[in-house]
Amino acid sequence: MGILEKISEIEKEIARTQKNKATEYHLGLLKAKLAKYRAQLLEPSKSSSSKGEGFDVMKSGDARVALIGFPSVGKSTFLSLITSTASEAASYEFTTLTCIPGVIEYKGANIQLLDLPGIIEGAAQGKGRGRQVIAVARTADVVIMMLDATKGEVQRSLLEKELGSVGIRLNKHKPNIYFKPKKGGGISFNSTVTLTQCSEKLVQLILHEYKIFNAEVLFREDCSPDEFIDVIMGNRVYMPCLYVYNKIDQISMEEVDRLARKPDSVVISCGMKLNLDYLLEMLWEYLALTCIYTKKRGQRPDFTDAIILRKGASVEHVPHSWGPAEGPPSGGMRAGSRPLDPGEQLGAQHWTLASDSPGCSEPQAGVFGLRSPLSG
Ligand SMILES: Nc1nc2c(ncn2[C@@H]2O[C@H](COP(=O)(O)OP(=O)(O)OP(=O)(O)O)[C@@H](O)[C@H]2O)c(=O)[nH]1
Ligand SMILES: [K+]
Ligand SMILES: [Mg+2]
Repeated sequence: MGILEKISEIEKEIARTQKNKATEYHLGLLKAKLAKYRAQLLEPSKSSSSKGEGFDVMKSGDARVALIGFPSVGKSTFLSLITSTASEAASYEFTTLTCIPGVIEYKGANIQLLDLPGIIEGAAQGKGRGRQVIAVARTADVVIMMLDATKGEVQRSLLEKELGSVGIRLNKHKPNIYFKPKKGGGISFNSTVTLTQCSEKLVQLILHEYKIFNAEVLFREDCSPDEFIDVIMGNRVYMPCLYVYNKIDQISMEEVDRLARKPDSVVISCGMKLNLDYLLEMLWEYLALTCIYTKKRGQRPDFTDAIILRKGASVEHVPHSWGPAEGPPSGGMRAGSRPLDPGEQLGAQHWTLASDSPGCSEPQAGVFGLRSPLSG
């Protein structure tokens, strides 16, 4: 039996045990066991037993959004409010131990929302269930970083550091540098813009540090040494992120106003259901999904059955029906998306979105959520 199963067995047993003098010791023992298993689960361990347990949730819907944040900022409260899934919320830290999926239905799209355990400083090194949480976050199309508004901006910078240390870059685009290691010929360096942060010399030094002596490098942007290193390393993930300050019912209007004006930020209160609509609007924008409504000749468009396209895709990408055995392209279509039926036209197109939305400015390759390699 895995640790999660043991925890759930004990929780069930506690629930069905009557509280009285006779069961006092038994309950005490169960609670001690529960605490022990929870601690084991949250311990950084290399044992395979707890590795990834409870985190392998299938992708579904048109897009995936991961909720990350410190413990008790209100992630589960938010999931329970905005989807029909209930995720336990409580005032103690690490209430959530696994990945809990819910679905946001919005503008005809199904957006998978993942509630995750809280993460803390040292998460990237495996503290808490940090590694597993970060691994799930990497698979998302957008990250919602939920922050406790009463704690100001401390949480945000700590989490950015954690994610940064494992190569996740939030609200940044891939540096526009062409880099190609070669078999010989030394290092050829060029730039199409004036560089203020890097020079040929520095680029060479950095490359030598990585034992690269032959390569072609072309800066098409005034990038920093860190950004150049990101390109050499190649395994970075560039993700759009919304900073969501929750619990604004607990802070002054002035502070609400200040936080609301920060870039990529939304202020909400799950407790008082404040500003949740606006958060969904922003999320939609950051996901950069576009609805296309179709119609059959001579009929009115069906606004309940949209085809969802990712940013960067266009109408030509909509497949004209698959054969029965064929099915959707791999990694491609998700539940809310579909090919055209015979006789169906892309008639009433209703673009709900400008294509130059904020967040990750790198256009997503392909359609139906086929992801570009860099967002892997
Ligand atoms: N005042 C106030 N309290 C809130 C709000 N949203 C959530 N809470 C409370 O914050 C506490 C933690 O909420 P959870 O939803 O369990 O937080 P979490 O981020 O899922 O926590 P972990 O699963 O432990 O990481 C609960 O007591 C909630 O009732 C809010 O908008 N205002
Ligand atoms: K909690
Ligand atoms: Mg939770």
